[in-house]
Amino acid sequence: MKYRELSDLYRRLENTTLKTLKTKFVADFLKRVLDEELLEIVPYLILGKVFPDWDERELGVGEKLLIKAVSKATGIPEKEIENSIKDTGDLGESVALALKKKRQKSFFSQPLTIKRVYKTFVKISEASGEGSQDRKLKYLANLFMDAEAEEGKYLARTVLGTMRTGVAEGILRDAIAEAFKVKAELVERAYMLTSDFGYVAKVSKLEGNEGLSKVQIQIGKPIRPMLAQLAANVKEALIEMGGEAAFEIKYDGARVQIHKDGDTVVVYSRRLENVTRSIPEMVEAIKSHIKAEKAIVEGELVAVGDGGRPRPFQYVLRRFRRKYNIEEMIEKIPLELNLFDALYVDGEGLIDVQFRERRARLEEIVEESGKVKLAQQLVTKNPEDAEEFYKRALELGHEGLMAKRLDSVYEPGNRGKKWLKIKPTMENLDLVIVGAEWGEGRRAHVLGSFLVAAYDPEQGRFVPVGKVGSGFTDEDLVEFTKMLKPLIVKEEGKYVEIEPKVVVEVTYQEIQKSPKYESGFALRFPRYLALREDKGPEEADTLERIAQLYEFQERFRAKR
Ligand SMILES: Nc1ncnc2c1ncn2[C@@H]1O[C@H](COP(=O)(O)OP(=O)(O)OP(=O)(O)O)[C@@H](O)[C@H]1O
Repeated sequence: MKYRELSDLYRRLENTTLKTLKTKFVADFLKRVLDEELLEIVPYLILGKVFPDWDERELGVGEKLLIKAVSKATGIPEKEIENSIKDTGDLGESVALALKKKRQKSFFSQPLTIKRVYKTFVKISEASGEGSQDRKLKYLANLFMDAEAEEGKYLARTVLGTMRTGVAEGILRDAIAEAFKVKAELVERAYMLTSDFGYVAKVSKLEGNEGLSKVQIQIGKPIRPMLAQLAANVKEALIEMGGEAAFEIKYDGARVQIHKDGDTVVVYSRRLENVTRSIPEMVEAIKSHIKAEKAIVEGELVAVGDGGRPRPFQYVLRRFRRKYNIEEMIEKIPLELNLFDALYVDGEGLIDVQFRERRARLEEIVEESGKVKLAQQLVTKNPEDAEEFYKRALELGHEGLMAKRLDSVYEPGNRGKKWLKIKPTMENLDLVIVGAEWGEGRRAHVLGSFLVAAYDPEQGRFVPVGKVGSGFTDEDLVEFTKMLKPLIVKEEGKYVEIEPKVVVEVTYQEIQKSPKYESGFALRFPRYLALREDKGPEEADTLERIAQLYEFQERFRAKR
């Protein structure tokens, strides 16, 4: 299949904002993919990716190398391309312009196929060590040499991860259902279990509804995590759970999903990124303290400080980020794993098994040690005992408690009422930066205040709820400016509109009803706390959550 057909699709997607039309375009395209091998690849390319997020492979190509490759392919000096980017404000456009101007077309030039493009991407991802930059450059230049202008535009965007066709997971799900005449719920279910759209598309085409409904959790493919709703207090949680619940400490760390297959251990973060390499000591501990040959378990990874007290979750994220000198980090930021669920043990998928039983299976396979532990649990009907446990958890420096329904099955990707979290009063919000303002005076060259938004999953949009200007250090602002600059969509005077990508944790004094924002809510005195690199924009707090918090706040006020 020609790459041309894919670049046509990208253009058509870009030219419409209508979700139904986008879905139709993607569905029509998927129908035309006859080769099964290709069908496993194209869903990612359509999303503007090369590999799934949980795949460790990455291209490792930055803007500079890409410009070099285009220069090599076209004979146009790098400087000229850089200047063109300044004019167009868009690298993709400038690549297309350069290819249009290309001095000569190679005599042997061949139209690009999707397979060739993909294979080249794989080769690029595999290039490592000495001379790897040169090899990447050569592979890329070869692609651009054979690319038409528009193809070049989308190749560049794919390589840099800046495709903006507005196709997110929901559209892809519906398009797969439409293309292969299968039920969208079943596509969703299979995706929640495997996080692999390529695989799901293939099963949909080859095995239809029946095949989809048989899809099982698999070692090596991360499952979407089950999430919790917020409860006002321990008592309310107990009532919601039907009178009895498993309360567990809510550890303040980073959630991990561990896949163990014999001696191979892979660890995924909450966003299902492969973080195995950053925590080798934990991988070793897991190998020797999880007794099952094959298992998928979940837990919270916590950084421990003096006297075993938990340190803020950012420490764990620092461990995840570190790519070199890892040994030094093992000493500086020791970790502890608190396991709370078992989803698969030795050939048996457990997600349809009740939580009570899953915990029993977990206890069977975990041999506790200094580094690997079971989440502390109290199963009770008694609100006073639960309250006591909650107080103790807070005294020990934990975030609060989780309450889990003993008879509940594991619901991948769902934020339902089977799991509830209990934390002290007003919880912080994780919001997405959608705009900013340049600072004044001394701070004129950095962004100084940020428009933050909640996610509205119904409409797939982000709705502003406040402007955050405090809580940042000077270094934070420099860092944020660097991070947000490439995401600027529009500039109007001091104000810039920003593509919703970056999630920040924000505290505030209260939530007010306000006509100022379309959301109907405004945060009073919002203050920046932390960057939530572990969350994607769609995992930010929702409008519904803000409404719920508002309700709690008002109820609490009424009591006083
Ligand atoms: N014992 C536990 N059982 C389940 N989750 C736990 C436990 N201890 C800590 N956690 C963490 O709490 C989270 C559950 O809360 P929620 O589903 O709201 O996730 P979240 O959106 O990441 O929210 P938060 O920012 O409050 O962690 C889990 O994702 C996990 O990271």
